[in-house]
Amino acid sequence: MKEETLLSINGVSVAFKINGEFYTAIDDVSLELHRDEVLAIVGESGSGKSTLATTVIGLHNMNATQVTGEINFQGKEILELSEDEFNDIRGDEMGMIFQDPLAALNPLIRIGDQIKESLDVHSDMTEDQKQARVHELLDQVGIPHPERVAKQFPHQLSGGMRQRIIIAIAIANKPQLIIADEPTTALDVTIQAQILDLLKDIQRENHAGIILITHDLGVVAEVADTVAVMYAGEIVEQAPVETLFNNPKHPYTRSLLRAMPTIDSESDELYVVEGAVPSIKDMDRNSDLFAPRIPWTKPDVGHPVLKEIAPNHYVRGESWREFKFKDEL
Ligand SMILES: Nc1ncnc2c1ncn2[C@@H]1O[C@H](COP(=O)(O)OP(=O)(O)OP(=O)(O)O)[C@@H](O)[C@H]1O
Repeated sequence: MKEETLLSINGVSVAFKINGEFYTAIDDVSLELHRDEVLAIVGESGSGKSTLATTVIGLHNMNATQVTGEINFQGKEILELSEDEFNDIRGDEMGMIFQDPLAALNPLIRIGDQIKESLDVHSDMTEDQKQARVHELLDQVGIPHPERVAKQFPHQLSGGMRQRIIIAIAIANKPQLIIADEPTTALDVTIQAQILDLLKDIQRENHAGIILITHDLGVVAEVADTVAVMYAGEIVEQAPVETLFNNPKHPYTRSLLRAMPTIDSESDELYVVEGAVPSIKDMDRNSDLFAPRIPWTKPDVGHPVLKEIAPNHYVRGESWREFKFKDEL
């Protein structure tokens, strides 16, 4: 049985103003996230993953961004919140973890004080309680000698340790929703696995929902429950993780999976469909946007729509029914 819905994204579109004109970066995206669920959003660079995350956490520069649609978070329509109301939930009910911990940490402030800042803003604990909570959080994210590390500065820690600090800050107020944007990309493989385990532990403890943004399908296989594959600002396929890996349909999903290195790959060469995600200025939203990357397949006529082809398995368009890789023709 599915857990309670935590976040419901309904028909959300986002456009950015470039030289006075608006261009669509996210087009009519709908997604649901439940408690205890990890929803992975995957796709190449430029597919709109970060834009979607930034929209949910309300961090766009609204002078140059148009956001339409609805985002309901625990019963609140968050696109209607004022800046102050959003500041209250960001860092409290919503925690964020970004790719580059060094950029996210202030080099001049001691680790313990940076974690404490989040408690200063969102909790009414006494100084002693905050101090104890900082040590508890450092311990929870697997930092040895919390008292000592709390007094250190970011540059004194390794990349993996700094990412743990970011996670400690993100979870300081026990958020219901954690948004992690490429949280392990900058880390080596062993540390990546530790950080992913840590995120899973934290999730179990708080019954949080996690949106995990990544281009790494290995990471997805490890931790996700549900996967949404994005291309050119749209969801092209969405399914429970087992379905997506065992029965992928959309040519883009199948290309990403083919490009995934496996332990028994015979060659080091990765198969990828040539080309890249077009710039938002070059997207013809009345067409089949992925078709130019697979010119040997008949494209969908007009703009393909997302359809539920089996329970909880959504695929965009019909061209996937005929699609074969070149070496399968
Ligand atoms: N503030 C902005 N102004 C103009 N265009 C933007 C802005 N932010 C993102 N874009 C454009 O929107 C599209 C989606 O970008 P986004 O960063 O969301 O993709 P992504 O899938 O997260 O890629 P990456 O993995 O490289 O972060 C890209 O074409 C990008 O150039």
